[in-house]
Amino acid sequence: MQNDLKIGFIGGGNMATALIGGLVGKLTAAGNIHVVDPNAEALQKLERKFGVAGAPQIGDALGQCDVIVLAIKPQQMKDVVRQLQPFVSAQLVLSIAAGIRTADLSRWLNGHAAIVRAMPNTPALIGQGITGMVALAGVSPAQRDAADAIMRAVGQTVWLDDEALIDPVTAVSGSGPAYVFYFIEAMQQAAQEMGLTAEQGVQLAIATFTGASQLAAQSSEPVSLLRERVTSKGGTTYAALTSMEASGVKDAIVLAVKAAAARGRELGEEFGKD
Ligand SMILES: NC(=O)C1=CN([C@@H]2O[C@H](COP(=O)(O)OP(=O)(O)OC[C@H]3O[C@@H](n4cnc5c(N)ncnc54)[C@H](O)[C@@H]3O)[C@@H](O)[C@H]2O)C=CC1
Ligand SMILES: O=C(O)[C@@H]1CCC=N1
Repeated sequence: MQNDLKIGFIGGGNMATALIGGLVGKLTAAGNIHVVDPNAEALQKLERKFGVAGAPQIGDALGQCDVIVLAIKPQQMKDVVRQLQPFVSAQLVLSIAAGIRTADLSRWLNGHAAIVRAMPNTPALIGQGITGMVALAGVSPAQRDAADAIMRAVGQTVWLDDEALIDPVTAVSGSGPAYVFYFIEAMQQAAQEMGLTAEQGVQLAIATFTGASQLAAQSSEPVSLLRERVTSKGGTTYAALTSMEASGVKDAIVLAVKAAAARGRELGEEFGKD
């Protein structure tokens, strides 16, 4: 379903590329997308791949947009958003940065109230992302729909009532693909240490993640029950899970995810000042 939504991106890196890939030709035409990035190579790549227009710096084109997506690093947010401020009037500002709070964005934009904060993840690159989102009260229903449509172009969306929950979302699904890749790497290492080739190890591990995830997604039963069905008493899975419990793997994962959420809050404190 295509419409003529005009979307500006500030930052044309990994996440912007994933989003633009999902949007072009589906939600809006390439000609309606404008990307600002000082990195000429990043801009050229986007221009070549998707036919979108770009500029090295913030300018009038952003004033014409319905939505401005902030896809830069949290560290750059304050300076860039302050440069953006003169070009913002009625647009929806949609930030995907980890940590940065809507109250700080609003202050840097002289009290602008149409702000959505979102946390996507990199499976967005293949249309399999999931995004947690929260809107300030000043976001109109049409703007909320636009934000939802943009993020749904690359996967599922989950709306939150409380902005404090965005840091836990960041920790679970924003950073989560890295934990999955880490687990795949560990399984590949074990496979190789036991005589399989690297290729066989990664093929087995990836297919197992894909199959198990799909099974969990399609099943109406709790994940714990699916786990129990694999685990014959006194069998091989039991040996592995007993070893994991003895090593504190689950506790370590819970701690790690909480560390990511804490870092999100810290980023907000660190780069949300002034
Ligand atoms: N990579 C990930 O898995 C996820 C990242 N995010 C958030 O998305 C944001 C962007 O992350 P990535 O795309 O991974 O980073 P990235 O480093 O790939 O992209 C950032 C882009 O911003 C550009 N840039 C630097 N200064 C700029 C300026 N003054 N004006 C405009 N553009 C400028 C850089 O040249 C670069 O192309 C971050 O805030 C991150 O927290 C959110 C969810 C997942
Ligand atoms: O690591 C980060 O800070 C970003 C946010 C979520 C995924 N990558």
